[in-house]
Amino acid sequence: MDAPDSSGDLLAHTHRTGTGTLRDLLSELHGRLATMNDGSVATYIPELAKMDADLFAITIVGIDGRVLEVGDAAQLFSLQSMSKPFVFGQALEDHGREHVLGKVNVEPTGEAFNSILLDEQTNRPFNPLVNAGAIATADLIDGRDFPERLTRLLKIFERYTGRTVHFDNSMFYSERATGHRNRAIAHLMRNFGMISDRIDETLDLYFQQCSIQVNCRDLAVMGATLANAGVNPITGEQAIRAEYVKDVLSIMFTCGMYDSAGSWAYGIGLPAKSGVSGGIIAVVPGQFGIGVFSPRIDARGNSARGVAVCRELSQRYGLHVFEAGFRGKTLKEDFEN
Ligand SMILES: NC(=O)CC[C@H](N)C(=O)O
Repeated sequence: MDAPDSSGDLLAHTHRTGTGTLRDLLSELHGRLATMNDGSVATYIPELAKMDADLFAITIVGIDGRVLEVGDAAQLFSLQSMSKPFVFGQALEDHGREHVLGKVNVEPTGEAFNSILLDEQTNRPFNPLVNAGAIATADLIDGRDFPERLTRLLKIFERYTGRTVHFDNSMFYSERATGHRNRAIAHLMRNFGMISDRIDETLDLYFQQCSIQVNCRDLAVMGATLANAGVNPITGEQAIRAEYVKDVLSIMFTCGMYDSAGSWAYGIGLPAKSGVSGGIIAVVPGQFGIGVFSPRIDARGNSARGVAVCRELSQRYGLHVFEAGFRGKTLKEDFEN
């Protein structure tokens, strides 16, 4: 899919960094992993299959708003499941923890992203990052009518990216026409009283949030906003109230990578979220947002090169959130040079 460069407005406010070590490291990593062709472009949503499999970008954004990027960082693609944590955050702001947690649990499933399982005791979806939980949180996006709900949904992502966002209509229709499994999940949840009667509207909102167009830089800015107590480091806007940032990061840490969430937390150790379009948003709390885009995904729906990039950066710079014995040069030191 050819997409125009959307970056102009954002870049006007950013200041790029890096002529030194980190840029060299990212270029080397990008060049090396560009030859790794594991995984394949998702085809179960027909529109996704049109993406060029070889696209590849890495962006790091600091909480000071500086941007370092390599590769196809301005290429647009759909947000897919990377939208889910941010909608969960909005649901918390609108309804508070107690209400939201009454509709969706915060337990990792160990199951695939499109798992149809609900918690047998409470009938809640397991967490807000599997499709079931994301549909339940989309249902919680309020508004007087559908257009207002959609406007509020888009506004979430405008605060996090710092620019006007649109959804890709072809992607939306493609998902809507083929999303029988998501439709079945929604009806099952309606049966258990977990979502309201406006099932078709809520599914449309869910398909629309998945169809929002972003680029790799947006992913890193969204991650940096979560790293920065909810304040977008480029615009200075509060995208989410600081008190809910830990809710969002906790579920990203435990559930963000689906059935590889455990090995991700163990080996890479960063809150993160993947999408079937091939993006990954990773957060180094208090420091950086990392965005990677490469559409070849593994059997679990995570970008194969994206996982490899995050693993190398985490190991090289000791980024694991529980790292205690790291003695090397930090990412912050290399970012600043
Ligand atoms: N893992 C994903 O990115 C899945 C999102 C996709 N829109 C779906 O509902 O199937």
